[in-house]
Amino acid sequence: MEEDVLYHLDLGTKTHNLPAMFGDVKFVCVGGSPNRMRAFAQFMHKELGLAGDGEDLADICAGTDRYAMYRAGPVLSISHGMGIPSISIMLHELIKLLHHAKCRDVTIIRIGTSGGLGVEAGSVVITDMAVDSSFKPRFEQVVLDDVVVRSTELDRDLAEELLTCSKEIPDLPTLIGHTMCTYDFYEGQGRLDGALCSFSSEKKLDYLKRAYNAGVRNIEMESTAFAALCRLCGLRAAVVCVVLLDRLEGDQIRAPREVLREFQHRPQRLIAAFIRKRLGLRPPAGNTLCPTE
Ligand SMILES: O=P(O)(O)O[C@H]1O[C@H](CO)[C@@H](O)[C@H]1O
Ligand SMILES: O=c1cc[nH]c(=O)[nH]1
Repeated sequence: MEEDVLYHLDLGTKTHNLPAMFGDVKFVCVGGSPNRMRAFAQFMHKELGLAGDGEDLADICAGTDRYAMYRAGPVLSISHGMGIPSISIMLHELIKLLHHAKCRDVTIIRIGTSGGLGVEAGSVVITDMAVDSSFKPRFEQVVLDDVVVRSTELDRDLAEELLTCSKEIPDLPTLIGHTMCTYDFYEGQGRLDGALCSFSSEKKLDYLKRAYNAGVRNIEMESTAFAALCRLCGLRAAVVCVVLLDRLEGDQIRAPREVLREFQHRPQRLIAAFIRKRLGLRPPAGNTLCPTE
C-alpha cells in the first residue's frame, strides 16, 4: 500500500515517522485496561532507570479512545479492551506498526487477569497453551464464509524463561498451565451469577473440573486469538495472567479493590524482572511499590 492508515491507533505511514517513533522497540506488553497499561509503562520507566519520574507519559494513541499506548524505553505498553474482537483489531494494527517501523526481535507479552481453576487467588499463570472452550489448542477465525482453524501454541522457551525469572521474585506464586479462552465472562466461563442462568451448579462444576483435568489452570478472554495471530506473524509471544479467584470455589470476584490492585501488579513485576534481565539491568533500589492502578 502506498499509505497505511492504522485507524484504531490513530497512526499511519504518511502521518507519522513510524521507524523513528518505534524502530527500537523490543518488548510489547498488552493488557485489557488503559489505566493498567499506563501504570505498567510508568512502572517500567522507573524499573529501567529512565530519566524523569515517568508520571507524565503521553498516550501515543491520544487521538482515539479505542486503545491507549505508552512507551518506556524499548517497552511499548498497549491496552486491548475485552475479548477477541477487540484484541484482534489492535493486534492487526500493532503488528503492521512493528512491520512499518522495521522492528526486529520483538517479544510480545499479554499481562492480564483471569479466573483460576484449582489455583489460589493471587497466583500467576504462565500459559503454555491457549485452548478454546472445548480444551483444544485452536482458534477458529471466520474468513469470508469459511471457518479457518489456527494453532494457538505459544513459545515454550519463553514460558520457561519467565517461570525461571519468577523463582527469583519473593511472594510471587507462579505456575505454567493451559489457559482457556472464552467469548464471554458469564455463561461462556460457566458462571451462574450473570443475567442468565441456563445450567445447573452440578453441570457447571462438572465442566470446570473437566477443564482442570485437561490441564486448564486459568480462564480469560483473549489468549487464543493473541497466540494464533502472533504465531502466524512470527512474534515470540507469552501470556501471563494473575488469578483473581478460584472458579472451583465461586463466581463472584469479592476481593477488595486494594487486594485486586496488588494482584494486577504481580504479572507486571514478573515482566519487569524479565525485561531487566534480558537487558542486563539490575533492579533500581526500593522499586517494589504498587503503582496507582
Ligand atoms: O485483565 P484483562 O487483560 O482485561 O483480561 C481479562 O479480564 C477481562 C474480563 O474481566 C477479560 O478481558 C479477560 O481476558
Ligand atoms: O474469572 C475471570 C476473571 C478475570 N477475567 C476473566 O476472564 N475471568
